[in-house]
Amino acid sequence: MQLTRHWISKFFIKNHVSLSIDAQGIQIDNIHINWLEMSISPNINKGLFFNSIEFQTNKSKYNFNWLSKKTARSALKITRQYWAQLHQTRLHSLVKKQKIEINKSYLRKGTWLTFQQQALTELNRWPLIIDIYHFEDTIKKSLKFLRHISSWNEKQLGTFQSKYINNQREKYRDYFNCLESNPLTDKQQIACITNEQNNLILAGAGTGKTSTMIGRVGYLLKSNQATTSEFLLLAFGSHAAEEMKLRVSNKLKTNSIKICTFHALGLYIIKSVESKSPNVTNMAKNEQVKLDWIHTQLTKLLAQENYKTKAQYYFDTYLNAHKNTDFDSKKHELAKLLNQLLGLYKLALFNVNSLQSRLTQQNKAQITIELELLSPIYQLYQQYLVDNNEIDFEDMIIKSIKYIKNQQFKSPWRHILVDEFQDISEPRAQLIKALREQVVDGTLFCVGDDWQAIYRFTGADVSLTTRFDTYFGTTKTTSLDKTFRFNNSISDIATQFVMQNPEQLNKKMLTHIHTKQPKVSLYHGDNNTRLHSILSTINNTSKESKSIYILARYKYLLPNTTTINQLNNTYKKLNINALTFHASKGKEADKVIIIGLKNGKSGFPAQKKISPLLDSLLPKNESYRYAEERRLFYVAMTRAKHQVHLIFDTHKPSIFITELIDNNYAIEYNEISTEPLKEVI
Ligand SMILES: Nc1ncnc2c1ncn2[C@@H]1O[C@H](COP(=O)(O)OP(=O)(O)OP(=O)(O)O)[C@@H](O)[C@H]1O
Repeated sequence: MQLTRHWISKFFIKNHVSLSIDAQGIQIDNIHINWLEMSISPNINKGLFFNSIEFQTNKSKYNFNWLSKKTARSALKITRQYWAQLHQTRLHSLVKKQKIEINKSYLRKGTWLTFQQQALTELNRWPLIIDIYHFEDTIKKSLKFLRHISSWNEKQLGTFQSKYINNQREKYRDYFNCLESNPLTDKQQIACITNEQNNLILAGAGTGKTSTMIGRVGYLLKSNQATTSEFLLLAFGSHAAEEMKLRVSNKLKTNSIKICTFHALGLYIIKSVESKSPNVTNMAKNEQVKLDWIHTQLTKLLAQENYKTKAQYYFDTYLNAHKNTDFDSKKHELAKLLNQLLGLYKLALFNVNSLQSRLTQQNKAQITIELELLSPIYQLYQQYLVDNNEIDFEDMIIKSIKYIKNQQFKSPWRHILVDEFQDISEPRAQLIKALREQVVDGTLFCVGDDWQAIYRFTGADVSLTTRFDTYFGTTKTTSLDKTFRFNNSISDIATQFVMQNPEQLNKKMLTHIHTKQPKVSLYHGDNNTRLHSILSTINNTSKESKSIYILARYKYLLPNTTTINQLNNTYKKLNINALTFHASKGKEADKVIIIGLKNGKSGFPAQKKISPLLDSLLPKNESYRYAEERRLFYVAMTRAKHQVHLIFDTHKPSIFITELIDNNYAIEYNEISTEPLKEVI
């Protein structure tokens, strides 16, 4: 077809060329442009008497003007049809790809945003809806689909996702119903199916967070969305990892999923890259070995006049609470502090935030001298590791991050799941983030409870849980609101107690088990006598065997192994274990007896002041008094399935016990009425 300008144009423009059009493209003078070079369909520009047709390539625009209105209209129709013929392949394949993806699995918000962007870009190439009446139906249909996708808002996305989730719940109903003794709750099922890039399950104790995590693995396997080799399940502590392996093996009947601690993961990554296992220093494996080594180095350093003067000044000025203690005791105190500081200092040096920015301006003088005392020990320690070709746990994390970031390690895990996420420290968060980012559609699924964050002293940073999306990006947070472990009495008391701190995230807690009786009982007096009377009562009144945890803030307050064995022999129906509050995390027993609830030094809440250098190297402290100790009490109480027994010191009761009494918590007062008790306190 030949397109010619109106004859009037020859009075205004010199070059009165014509334009030829065919199925391949257009030809103006000796320039040929293929339709495929035109990123946008031909367009019309309307003037008062004449119109022009615009052809646009990536590089330039060609405007063929001086066309009568009628000629322009028919030329536009033909050119657009030719253009559409060649561009429809791309359009249809985009639509096909999006449709497959949308119907295949859970539609992620990130995927939907990408689809919207792609749809808008594609639609912008095509004429408006009113101008495509003469196009083939297949083209019209594809354009309609893209218009639909691009017009969705978040609510519509949510509706679409809910529809998918409901379908999956229906399809895998038997699986979800049989995983636990009761069907998984609606929220648990939703959490299993929801498959955003970042997923956070935030819920209180005993709500089945770990069960949900395992449930999700099983669901993804059952629905063929993943294979066992694509999972990485992370737990804190080898005991928790072993327990998780057992639960996965029992519930999902597979032993081929990678379940490990962060340290084991670090070892695995380094071994994969270096083709041999690194030598992990004994100092990392055994705290006492490290402390002894620090002691030896400290003794050598104290033989140097300069170091000794500084240490003496430090002891006299800052360890004055221990005025009466001798030089050796203070040296021991310093060794313990240096032991705590070493790893944190090393990570702070590695961290993106420079060490200087972490150091507070407060207590600058004390921080300075603590750094001066630490620095030579740190250098000796690093030299020791180099000389002996050994690494520590901090090196394991630092090296692993490096190997992932520089691609020396290629992650095989598309689904990373982390239990007890509230215990995570920044370097570990960096490690899993780097792993997830390596895999194109990798997901992160973390379960945690800010109410159970009790490891700040090891570097755990609860703000990584409370501000999860700031760190990891767009996140779907699901809360589980039904606890299966304990009854409403334990739940109400523990929840009310932990929520006194306004910084804790508010969570609704329903209980599977209901009782009208108070199931948190208070006893005063001597730990030992009370302990026996409680154990004897439980033993005599129980029909079947019962598991009992005796819990305390510090290990030395607990009965030793011999005593526990004796107790187990005496009370035949009971299976008694003694644990610190920290060690009881993640575990459960029928009844819990909490001892050592006294005030003051080595009491509960712990009131020990920490060094300002240590404080600055740890994640930011909370302003609420005893925030972490309060959460520890929550953790201890919520280990119980049926009943909590609290034994407190009458002379120096823990301020937490005073609080329970003063605020009329619905607890059971044994052998004592409230009034005399209040007098005692
Ligand atoms: N849907 C369910 N039906 C019945 N029991 C369940 C259900 N979900 C979880 N449980 C049980 O509830 C108990 C607590 O579950 P789980 O250990 O997964 O909780 P959690 O939230 O991880 O607890 P914590 O935070 O205290 O470690 C377990 O005994 C588990 O088997």
